[in-house]
Amino acid sequence: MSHELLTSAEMGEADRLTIAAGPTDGVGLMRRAGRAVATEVLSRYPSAAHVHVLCGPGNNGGDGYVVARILAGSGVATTVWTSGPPRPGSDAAVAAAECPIKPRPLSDFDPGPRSIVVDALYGAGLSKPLSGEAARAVNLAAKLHLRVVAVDLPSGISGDSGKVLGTSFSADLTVTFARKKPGHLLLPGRERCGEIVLADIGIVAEIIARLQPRTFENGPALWLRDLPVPAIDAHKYKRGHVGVFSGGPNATGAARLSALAAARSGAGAVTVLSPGNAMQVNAAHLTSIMLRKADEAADIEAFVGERRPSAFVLGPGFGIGEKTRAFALALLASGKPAASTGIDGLVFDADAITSFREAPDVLFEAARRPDAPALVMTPHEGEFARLFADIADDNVSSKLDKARAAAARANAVIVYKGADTVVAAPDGRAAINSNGAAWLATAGSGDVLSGITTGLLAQGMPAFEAACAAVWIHAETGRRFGPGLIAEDLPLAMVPVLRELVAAGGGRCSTALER
Ligand SMILES: NC(=O)C1=CN([C@@H]2O[C@H](COP(=O)(O)OP(=O)(O)OC[C@H]3O[C@@H](n4cnc5c(N)ncnc54)[C@H](O)[C@@H]3O)[C@@H](O)[C@H]2O)[C@@H](O)CC1
Ligand SMILES: [K+]
Repeated sequence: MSHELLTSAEMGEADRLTIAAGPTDGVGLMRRAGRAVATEVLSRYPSAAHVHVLCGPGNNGGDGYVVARILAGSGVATTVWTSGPPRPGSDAAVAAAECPIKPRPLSDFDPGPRSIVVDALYGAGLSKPLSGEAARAVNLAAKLHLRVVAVDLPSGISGDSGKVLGTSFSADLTVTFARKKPGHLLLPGRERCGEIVLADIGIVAEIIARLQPRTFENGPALWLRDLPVPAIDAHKYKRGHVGVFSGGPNATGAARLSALAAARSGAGAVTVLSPGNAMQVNAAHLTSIMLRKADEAADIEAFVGERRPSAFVLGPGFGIGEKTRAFALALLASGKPAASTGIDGLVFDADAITSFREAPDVLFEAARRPDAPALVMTPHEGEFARLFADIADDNVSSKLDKARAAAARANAVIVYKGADTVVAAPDGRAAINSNGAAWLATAGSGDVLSGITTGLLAQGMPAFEAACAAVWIHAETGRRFGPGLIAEDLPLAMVPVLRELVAAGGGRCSTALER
């Protein structure tokens, strides 16, 4: 499984464990890393006039000396520019000694047009903002529009957070080793990496497993086995029943988008719960989706008792205020006390999140009660800041850190949306999504995401996996659809994506859901 992401500290530990296990030593790993980069350079730029290898003082620079040695040995005109010699006795010093090219000082860096830059200044060990001669090299490469191949990470990008420290190279290609790092997927790092190639340098899966990584690149490998498929004896209520709350007569569309998405994601039955004054509007637009009046929290209780729904979505188009808070708290109090009636999962989005901006602790306390249903919240950046103001304001933490902290505080799976959506669970697991596309930035797209998540929850998929699957399916659908996408397209356009996932081995039968 290569969907794990490693922090700099975990990567260092993987390195240490691999060397300890033998027979490869540190220089051996470095030679493999450098060879992987050189192979990419040679295959992609066979007619490069000149390659400039920029080597820093640490092991990233060590990889660079290996690249330069192999390129020169292959007949490529190669210059090495260094920001400082490697520490004597280090692996990088060995690699530098093996390189036949005499390095020139980086302060003299003077590349010609159409040459290639191999950026081996700083990688996992980046410890301060790029400045001086390194920043000058970044500017020169950008000004001359040079192709840049980054070793491990573009120098200036933090592998743990994806943040730019000072300035950074914008690479066309980044070759990294063993596993990707969070900074390859979090913005702005992802944009600066260009294409990412993952090279095997002999750090085996057993070593990675010993680290028990808690961060993943979102993809089917993470949740396919849990994706619900109907059992042979399925009937509609066995496939999960979703309740979707509608807003008033002028704000019903969002709930219908969620409802349709929940149905398409496999829930056997979906009911829109509508204020009395919006019943006619909703009735005029619903066919297979059921409709029921819900004006007060007591109506929820009656619905749960009579119809045994398994999951609800509250928020899309619902409005902000006291009624939203009352409904949210009533839903959080509707979990299963034992094996009796009660709901399994909740998704709070949009107005359900914003309604608690003045009193987030009330929400968190209700979500922390032992009987509370599993809760997924799907804030975009603005909504996140309303509920978790102090976490959002922390300029040092990464988006990954923030989503994790929020999930722990709220006892909820947090889907922190954006172009680099992070899904975090209260137990510390987190996934970064990387298959999104800007086509998804369209009104109602988030309502569809909430609906897919709720549909999967209703079929018994665990909350973290359901949220990850929904985010990935939603993004994949938008990416494939491309130009012209509007939210109404998404529920139907996701069908081919779902078909492929089921054909690829998804997952768990929803028979267990007999209610
Ligand atoms: N850990 C592993 O498993 C492997 C690591 N390898 C390479 O080793 C790299 C990590 O090596 P290091 O830990 O030595 O770290 P780096 O080589 O990234 O940088 C560390 C050195 O750079 C200096 N430095 C950091 N940021 C600076 C800045 N902004 N301005 C000036 N100086 C700065 C530090 O003081 C230190 O001397 C990886 O990125 C990868 O390229 C590979 O050789 C293969 C195996
Ligand atoms: K680098």
